[in-house]
Amino acid sequence: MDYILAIDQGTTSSRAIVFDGDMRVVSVGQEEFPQHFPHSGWVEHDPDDLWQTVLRSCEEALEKAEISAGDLAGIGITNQRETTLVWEKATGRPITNAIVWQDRRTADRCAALRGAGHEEMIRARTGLLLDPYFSGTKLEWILDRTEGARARAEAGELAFGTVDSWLIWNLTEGRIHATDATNAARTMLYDIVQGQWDSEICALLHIPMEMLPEVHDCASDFGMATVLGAEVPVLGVAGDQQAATIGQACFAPGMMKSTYGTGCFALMNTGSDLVHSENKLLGTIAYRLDGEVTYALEGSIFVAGAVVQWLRDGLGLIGAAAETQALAEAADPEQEVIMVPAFTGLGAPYWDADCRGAIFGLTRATGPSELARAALESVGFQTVDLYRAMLADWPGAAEERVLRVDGGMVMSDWTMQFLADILGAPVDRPVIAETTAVGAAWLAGMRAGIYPDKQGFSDGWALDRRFEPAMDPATRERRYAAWQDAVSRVLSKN
Ligand SMILES: Nc1ncnc2c1ncn2[C@@H]1O[C@H](COP(=O)(O)OP(=O)(O)O)[C@@H](O)[C@H]1O
Ligand SMILES: O=P(O)(O)OC[C@H](O)CO
Repeated sequence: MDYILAIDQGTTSSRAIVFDGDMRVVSVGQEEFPQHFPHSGWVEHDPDDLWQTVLRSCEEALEKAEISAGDLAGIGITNQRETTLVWEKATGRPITNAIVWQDRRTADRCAALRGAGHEEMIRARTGLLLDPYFSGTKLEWILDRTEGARARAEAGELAFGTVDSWLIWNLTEGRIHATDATNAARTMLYDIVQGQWDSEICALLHIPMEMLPEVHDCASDFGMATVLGAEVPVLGVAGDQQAATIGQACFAPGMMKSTYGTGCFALMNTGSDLVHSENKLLGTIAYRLDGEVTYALEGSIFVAGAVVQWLRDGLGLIGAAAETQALAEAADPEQEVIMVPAFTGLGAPYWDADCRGAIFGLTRATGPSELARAALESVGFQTVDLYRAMLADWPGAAEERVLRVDGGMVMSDWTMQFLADILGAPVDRPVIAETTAVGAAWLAGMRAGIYPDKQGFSDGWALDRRFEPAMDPATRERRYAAWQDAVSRVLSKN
């Protein structure tokens, strides 16, 4: 009974990982699912795909581990955040596809709400900007466009949830409608200071509060999963970036992590302070344990590893992501090519949905090596944008900081060294790269009483390699100024 099953339901695939009593990975089940793009800027998932791929991944992981559900002490769930679902309470049937976090269809609605002067109130209560990224206007859109939906929601017939809620509902066969504080914090409907659904914001968006899930601590009793062959309690839930923050043991104020997958999400623990960013970062809940909220500042970059995918699939410059390392090493040091990968606009701290990418500094001598180096460097420069915004927002972070990194891209030593150089701060890569799943597993295992407490877990965090900054400060400032100049040329407000 001392295994934990972590479910990681991401944007492109679902994964399930079995951890043993020492928090080591025993087995992994994984399945991708289709993305639906019904119109330009729209992104949808079929809710059944999300659930079925999770269920099959769980079965695969258990089979590979040669254990059964009866050997599990608990389940931890972590998930793509903000993605919005509505289903019938009576049948569990979704009334429409899930609207994914990347979906921009409510951009006009957000602009109108901003124009009507609602942004300040929303920022003060939710920590978020008025942006289509979050669930609130997506849910309003579903209720507006699905016949009879609002009346049915008012009658208590429909349930709203982010992906964690949808999975809990299905794991418990419709008995439990719940979420955790980190996922609630991404809906734009939850007051993260008062710790409750906000009736004024719900009224503004015409969202009946009957359809909202109950909000729990991240480590809590979320109900009994009954679909895996034995009863297993769901004991931990956190949004994926918060789970990575936990998995990186960023438990002290000022500690920060950055996850480099398709995009990049940086979170800094700000303790019991909700920091209202002056620099267009988000204020959010890092985790809630024993009723106590720890806040974070968050910066989201839309294109990180995706720029490497573009070199491979768009330009055909490389056959595999790892080839960028040798190319970057071979690049001409005299050439300063800068790539701004604003393929879908820029996220924090610019929030410019309309600008597009550009490459600067091309000469006749520019070739694949210089382009590959510029692509990898763009990830470092964007991180500096977030890092400097965080330091400016939170004076508590003024002393020297270390950045803990994870995600597929941190396998690139060259990128991590450049990141340290351009940040002017050490970059720490942990031994266990599965930090998101580890975070979810730890929440559940701690609640089950088989994993150590926060301090013990922190002590177990192990360093694979530290990258120390080696660039001289004058070069760093000159190169960062060149990046800022390049960004200023692509911004649509120019
Ligand atoms: N050695 C490498 N060098 C540079 N980029 C890499 C390397 N290995 C993987 N990547 C990039 O990392 C990303 C995959 O990371 P992952 O954490 O699996 O992403 P996600 O969870 O968003 O799918 C891809 O975009 C890929 O291009
Ligand atoms: O599923 P990921 O890893 O792309 O993460 C998505 C984020 O949670 C969106 O906010």
